[in-house]
Amino acid sequence: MIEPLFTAYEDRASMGRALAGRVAMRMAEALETRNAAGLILSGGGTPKPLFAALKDQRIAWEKITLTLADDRWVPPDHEASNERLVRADLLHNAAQNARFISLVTDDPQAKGGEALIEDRLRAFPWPAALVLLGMGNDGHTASLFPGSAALSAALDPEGPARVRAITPGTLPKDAPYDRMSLTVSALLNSHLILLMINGDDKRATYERALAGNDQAAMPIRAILQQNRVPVEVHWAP
Ligand SMILES: O=C(O)[C@H](O)[C@@H](O)[C@H](O)[C@H](O)COP(=O)(O)O
Repeated sequence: MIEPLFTAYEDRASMGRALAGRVAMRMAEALETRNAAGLILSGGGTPKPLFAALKDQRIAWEKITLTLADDRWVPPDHEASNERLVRADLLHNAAQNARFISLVTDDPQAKGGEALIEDRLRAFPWPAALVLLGMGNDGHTASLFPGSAALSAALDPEGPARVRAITPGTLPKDAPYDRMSLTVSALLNSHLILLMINGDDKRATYERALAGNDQAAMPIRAILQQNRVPVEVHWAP
């Protein structure tokens, strides 16, 4: 396992500003060696300060393709949609020229959308230059929830699929939506992972998962306890 680099910030706003510069630097660095770069984002509330600062970063956004680590199986204009969050908070100003690959289709069931989304993701410039992940207090990341259906297939680092329809086993904090999630093998098909967490509870979950003595926090452990991709952990109170 590559020991994750842990950085603590004074507050969430300063973490967002600092990480906007970190993400921009990584993407610019990726574009030095190829003419396209991929950035995988997470939804939820934690990345909002980052998106607010990232949209004004002066990088070659027209060469960058964005997608999500996961999304709720709701229309892209739904209040719970991560796509809606990205379009509302990030795809403006300098970042408006980035390309975005959606993880939802108009299929009524997430399972029915897997093949089309898998096909869409062939156009993503793999390996991703950067993956931004969040985490829940239960140790979920992306939409890889402890106890969820399809979790074991989605956690296989050598698995063939890039996306899996997930029925959360634990009630997600906002609503029992089915999800479309990138698999661990897709998340590890990258050059760098930034895990962004807020608050003492998540820090405790992270530390338990890192120590490896909390089977319940399994999903995030698939990201922490691997030696393929460097992981940076960024935390604010
Ligand atoms: O769709 C989602 O909800 C996210 O992808 C999820 O993995 C999120 O990162 C964590 O649940 C943390 O969410 P908060 O940042 O809102 O605490």
